[in-house]
Amino acid sequence: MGKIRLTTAQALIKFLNQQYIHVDGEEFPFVEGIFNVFGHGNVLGIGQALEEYSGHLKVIQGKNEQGMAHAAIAYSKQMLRQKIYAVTTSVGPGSANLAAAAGTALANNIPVLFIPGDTFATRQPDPVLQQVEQEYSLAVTTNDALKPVSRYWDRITRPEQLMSSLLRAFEVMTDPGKAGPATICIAQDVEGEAFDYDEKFFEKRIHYIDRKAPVERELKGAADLIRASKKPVILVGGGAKYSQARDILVELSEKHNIPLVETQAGKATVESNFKNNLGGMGITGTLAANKAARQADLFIGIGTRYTDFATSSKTAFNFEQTKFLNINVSRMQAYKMDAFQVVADAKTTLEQLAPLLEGYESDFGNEIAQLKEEWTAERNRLSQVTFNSENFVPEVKNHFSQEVLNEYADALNTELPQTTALLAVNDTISPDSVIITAAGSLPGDVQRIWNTAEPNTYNVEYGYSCMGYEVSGALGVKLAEPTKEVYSLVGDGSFLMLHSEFITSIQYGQKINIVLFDNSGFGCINNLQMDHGGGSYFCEFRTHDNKILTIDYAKVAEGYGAKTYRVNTVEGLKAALEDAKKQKVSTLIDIKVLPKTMTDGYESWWNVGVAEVSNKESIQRAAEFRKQKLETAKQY
Ligand SMILES: Cc1ncc(C[n+]2csc(CCOP(=O)(O)OP(=O)(O)O)c2C)c(N)n1
Ligand SMILES: O=C1C[C@@H](O)[C@H](O)[C@@H](O)C1=O
Ligand SMILES: [Mg+2]
Repeated sequence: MGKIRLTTAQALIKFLNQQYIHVDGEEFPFVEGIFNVFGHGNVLGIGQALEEYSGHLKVIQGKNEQGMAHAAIAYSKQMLRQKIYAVTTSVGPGSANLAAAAGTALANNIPVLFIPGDTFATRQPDPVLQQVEQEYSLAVTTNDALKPVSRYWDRITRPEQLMSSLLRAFEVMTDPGKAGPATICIAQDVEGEAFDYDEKFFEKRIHYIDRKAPVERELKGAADLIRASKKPVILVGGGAKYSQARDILVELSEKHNIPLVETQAGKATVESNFKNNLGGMGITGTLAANKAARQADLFIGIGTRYTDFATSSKTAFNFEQTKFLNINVSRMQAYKMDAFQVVADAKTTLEQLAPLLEGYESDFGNEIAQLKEEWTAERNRLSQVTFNSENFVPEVKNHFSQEVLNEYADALNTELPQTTALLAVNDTISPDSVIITAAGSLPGDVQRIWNTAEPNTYNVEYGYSCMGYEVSGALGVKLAEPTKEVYSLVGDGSFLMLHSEFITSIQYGQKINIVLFDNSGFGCINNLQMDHGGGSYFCEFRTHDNKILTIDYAKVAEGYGAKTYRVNTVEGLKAALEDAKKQKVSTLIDIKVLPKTMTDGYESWWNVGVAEVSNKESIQRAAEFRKQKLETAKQY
């Protein structure tokens, strides 16, 4: 057999160039490119290999490891997990910076390849710069911290180990039931070490994503359950989106009059204006979806993990009457809620179920249309909220006095409520634009009131809800959707935490639009503490002398070379959005919004830890309320 002498890093890059994916009859390269931040842990190995031969890989210099990893995750998510970017980092702090992003990929089941450098395999120069030392083991390095947040993890200390490790990593990343981050840590000396690799290892390799079909028992069981139910409700999860099940979902929903409700990951599988789509369900759900779920006698979870946000901490259903049917490629997920399990691809299963449901119709009658109409009216109200300085009642009530609200209006020089601003954005940008968000109050708002006009225009990461994904991830979405406008909807807190790849977007001419909602604080956490009887404690951004902190974010972005806008009215916002569409360079719209004007309520509940001991009566009441609420919740 032919041999080829390469360094470990060169072998890695050669291999990445030869991995293809086969989905629904189409075949294309799986690895689109590689993000890098070079340091001594990777520049002389992987850096050298890329400089000599990068093949078809697009090589992009990141600015922060977490940021560039978020960009890679958002890319993969937007490509419906059919294409990835790899991410190479240096050793020590460079790889430690990957941890939050790896958690993001894992919680959201997003395939991505992380390649952090590792300390010396020979240990000759130990401890090297950036090496941590444990007395109990010399084998522990910073990279061990990535184990709990990786779907597959390995350390390469000999060049030949790379071969079996890469095969495992690609098997994991291309399996829809297991997809997640694969982390291959390569000792920095080994990256440069030579080995005579079998040439065969570098031949074109195709990874097949075949749609797993349900077995007859599963199909029959599912059909029997649906036929026996009067009020079935379908929860559209991320798995339905990745399986591209839109058409069959619409067909079944229409034919059998079954309402659709959505998780964050599932939203924009089916467009919002589909007549039976009642929108987001759960803690940040719509009243329509939450009311439908409560009536369900059969709940059909398609590609969902049933997180607390989707199920209102397992209080969203009437557990006395609701049965569950889960369709999921992951057996682990299919087992949840003691459901009848169909462990198979969503689209294939629904297509095969269709003929078995002929003649069936739910008892919902006209009720779905009524629920949708009521919610549309509510959404309309939220688009027209206006502030006044005398008796303004914000969406989040009884937290701030009129005096404090006026203080914000003065300090931020705005009277703009968040819902009014958000819906003005929804109305103004073109319908095929993609939005991205992750943390703070905006994900809740968009799950409730953002109308998705087209499938796959909603890239919201709410599995890990990792601050920082919003802006850096927008670069990844743009790489996936080069012809579309991409809008990052981000709070001031998230923007401050991480926006490193905004600069990378400008550097590489990948235009993104940052729509920054500045309410000068960690608004949603402030709501959370005050909703549970606490005071306003360290969640507002206030100075040492208790003044509201004001930041000119437009000026910050100007410094990076972005086109910027300062906005404090709806008219100003619409004008800025129109002008931003014409720009070639990345833009930032700095919108000053009033606190407490995000959406709230709609018959949902969140089980969060509340102090059971406090001198405050309001906290004692919150703890008591939680106890009562838990009586109605499913225990597991
Ligand atoms: C990396 C990370 N750290 C902390 C949190 C907890 N957290 C969630 S939202 C939030 C505040 C967000 O503030 P901002 O972005 O301004 O949004 P707002 O709620 O004000 O709309 C915090 C600290 C998180 N989700 N992610
Ligand atoms: O703790 C949190 C509260 C949620 O409201 C928020 O959206 C999320 O980002 C979070 O981490
Ligand atoms: Mg904020």
